[in-house]
Amino acid sequence: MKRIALLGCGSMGTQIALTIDSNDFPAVLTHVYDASKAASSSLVEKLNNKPEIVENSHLLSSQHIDIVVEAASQDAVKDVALSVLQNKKDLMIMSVGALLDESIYDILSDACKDFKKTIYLPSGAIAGLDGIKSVKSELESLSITTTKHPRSLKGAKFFENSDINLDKIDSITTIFDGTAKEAVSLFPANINVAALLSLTGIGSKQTKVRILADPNTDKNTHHIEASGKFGKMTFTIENFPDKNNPKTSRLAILSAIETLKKYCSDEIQIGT
Ligand SMILES: NC(=O)C1=CN([C@@H]2O[C@H](COP(=O)(O)OP(=O)(O)OC[C@H]3O[C@@H](n4cnc5c(N)ncnc54)[C@H](OP(=O)(O)O)[C@@H]3O)[C@@H](O)[C@H]2O)C=CC1
Ligand SMILES: O=C([O-])CC(=O)C(=O)O
Repeated sequence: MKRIALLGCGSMGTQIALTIDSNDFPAVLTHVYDASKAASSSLVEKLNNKPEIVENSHLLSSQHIDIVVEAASQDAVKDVALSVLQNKKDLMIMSVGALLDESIYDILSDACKDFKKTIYLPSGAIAGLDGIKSVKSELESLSITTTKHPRSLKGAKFFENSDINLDKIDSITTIFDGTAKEAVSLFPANINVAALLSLTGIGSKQTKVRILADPNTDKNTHHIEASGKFGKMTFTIENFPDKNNPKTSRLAILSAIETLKKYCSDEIQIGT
């Protein structure tokens, strides 16, 4: 039975916790933390097996647990990831954009080796990473075009220095066209999937990102194109947004749960 600590009790964290609580796989949620005390208390109230709420994020990995599951923010990853590994615990990261900072990536990669622990990055809101991983050495171009409703893009850092008024958009509009490196820092809660693609493929400066706002869509759509000596791959994933957080797709939550299930279960493993 794996012992799990949860960092982030928002939309994704809540659904991960409810699944663990349903005894769907051999795991127990023992400790939780969220910057919002109200979010952690509200989550614990919903659970039959009540985890302890710790006083700060660093207290999660000092407990008797196997893995810390991060579903909070890129800042949370930057703050705690190294100490989780130093405390000899595994780590699952959903706010993957944090790893596009090369110094953070290198420090965490070395720490995994030094402390013999693993960082898990679920495929999140996209599909096709297995194929891209296999053709990595022959990949020449990689791009993702993400289309979301304007309300799903609200609050992104990008708009602090932009004249675009999301409330006034009445037809499909290109909001951003650039590299994955720029995209994850300007849209930290919207385009972690571009970080996953970058880390799997040809890096964050070569991976191209377009973000479109479409006032007539009810989906978060990710269209991925990869080409090179191997041929060409395209993937289009039309996700329904989570009902509590329109930035986050339902698939991202299911992917986190599936990765955790795989971590906790001794079963036949399918796929790359
Ligand atoms: N890899 C992928 O494919 C995907 C990744 N994501 C990412 O997963 C993460 C979770 O998503 P979701 O649950 O929908 O987001 P929510 O905003 O619903 O929940 C995040 C929770 O974490 C809290 N939080 C933020 N920063 C910290 C911190 N430093 N320490 C402790 N708690 C913190 C927030 O509190 P407060 O509200 O007070 O800030 C909030 O309660 C996000 O970073 C999101 O961008 C989402 C979709 C796809
Ligand atoms: O859930 C999605 O569709 C994508 C997302 O928010 C992210 O990658 O951060």
